[in-house]
Amino acid sequence: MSLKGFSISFLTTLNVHTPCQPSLGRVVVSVGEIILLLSFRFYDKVLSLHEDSATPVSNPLLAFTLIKRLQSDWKNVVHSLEASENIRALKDGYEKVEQDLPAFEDLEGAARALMRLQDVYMLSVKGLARGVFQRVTGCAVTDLYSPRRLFSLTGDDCFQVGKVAYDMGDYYHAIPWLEEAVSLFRGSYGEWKTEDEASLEDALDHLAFAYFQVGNISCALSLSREFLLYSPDNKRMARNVLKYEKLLAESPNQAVAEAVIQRPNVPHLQTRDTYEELCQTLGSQPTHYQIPSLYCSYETSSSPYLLLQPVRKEVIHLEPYVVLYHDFVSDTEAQKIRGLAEPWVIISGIRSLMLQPVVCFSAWLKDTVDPVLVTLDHRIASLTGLDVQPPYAEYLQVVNYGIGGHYEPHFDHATSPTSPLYRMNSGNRVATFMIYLSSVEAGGATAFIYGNFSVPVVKNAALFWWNLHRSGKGDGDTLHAGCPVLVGDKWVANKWIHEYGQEFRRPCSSSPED
Ligand SMILES: O=C(O)CCC(=O)C(=O)O
Ligand SMILES: [Fe+2]
Repeated sequence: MSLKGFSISFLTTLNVHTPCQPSLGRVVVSVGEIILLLSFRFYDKVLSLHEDSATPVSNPLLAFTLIKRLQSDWKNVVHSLEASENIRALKDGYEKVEQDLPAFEDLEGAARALMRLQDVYMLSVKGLARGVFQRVTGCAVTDLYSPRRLFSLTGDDCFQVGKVAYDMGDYYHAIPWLEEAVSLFRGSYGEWKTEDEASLEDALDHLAFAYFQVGNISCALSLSREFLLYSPDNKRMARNVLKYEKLLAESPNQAVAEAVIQRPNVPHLQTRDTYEELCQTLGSQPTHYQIPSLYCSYETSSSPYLLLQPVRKEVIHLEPYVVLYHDFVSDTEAQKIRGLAEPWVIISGIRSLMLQPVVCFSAWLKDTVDPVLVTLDHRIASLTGLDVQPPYAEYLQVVNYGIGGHYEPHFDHATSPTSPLYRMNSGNRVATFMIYLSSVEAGGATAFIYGNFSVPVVKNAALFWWNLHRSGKGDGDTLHAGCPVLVGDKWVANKWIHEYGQEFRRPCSSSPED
């Protein structure tokens, strides 16, 4: 369980990290553009030297110039000063932006985000490598998302993901990714790419050792033998082969033993299975038809604002009481709020302008920042009947999750008397009003673990629930989580309303269940 960091001493627009988990972010190609611009003219020249070289030429002048281009022009360009200058420019350009480029930890974080998606949505690694998002349960294969353009991974891409897991001793994830790397490298053997860091031999080496570590000696042996076909002089691998042969001779049962590899349990979550199941169902539980008390209505209440512009209210769940207000904000308002929060991306842990959020980030927006925030407060107050003026409510917190970004099961209210949430001197967080400021192409639902339901992201809608019983006691059934974003960019805004100021608006009761 985790609570958001909150400090009352900063009653101004402030910015804290949420315990939401690293995401893949969105990489913008400006680095490549800088480098390309530098050598664009030269690149054009080299390209033109190859023009028409594969097509038959009938014009004798063209034939002559083609032969000349290929025989002498090209050679002269390769050995020219211009070529060395361009190589230098390429290197200089790289060095200029090098410190802003993703670091190895970013690559590790991105690989772990991929593995999280693989686990939570039961995605097949083979499918991911081909660019498709398929859930595999037994023999059943379900498409979770169909990308418009297939984007497949290379052997080197898969190797890098597998290697991150391998280096952590996580063979559960390392093996399928390295298997995929081996298979892709086998398919393209001999086509060495400059940008690749690994080769078929590297992948075989790591995969063999991973199999050895999980007790699958026969796989370790056959992969090591394959490695020796490509690098027969490798003494270490030759010794491994002898070791594996000896092990198998000593206990032949190992040859058939199918090792069951446990998924690493870090961080251990008792609720993990329910959480993941709720994320997979994407909130499609057919409860409305089964329970008549769950209904849709137009909320007009007594407020003039709502009389003029009723809000569609959908009761999602009764215990805990969770409602969804459809079209709570307009597209323009949602965009405006995201825009107000966006500049904080740079200060909230982003190392580079080239990268959009590497971590999920949050920004606190004080009402004075823009009139739209005041309008929003009035609307929340009209709908909930609660006082949302500071210190009875916190500033609006805007959170952005990139791909793979999620927020593990937690309570929004304080569960310890020493929680920093009490520093506002306005009691605990009695209610949460959470607005979905974007749509998400796949994943990203809000899952209520003990409630056993999840709410898919509905753009512009707002989710409301009580965190405390009327007695002031925390409602344990409100344990909730933000599921990992599979495809898309998720934005939510939280308004946390506190106990004080609501005494006449939500009278207390001594009954523990109210
Ligand atoms: O993103 C979500 O769906 C949940 C977010 C949340 O629970 C929070 O920000 O406290
Ligand atoms: Fe929350």
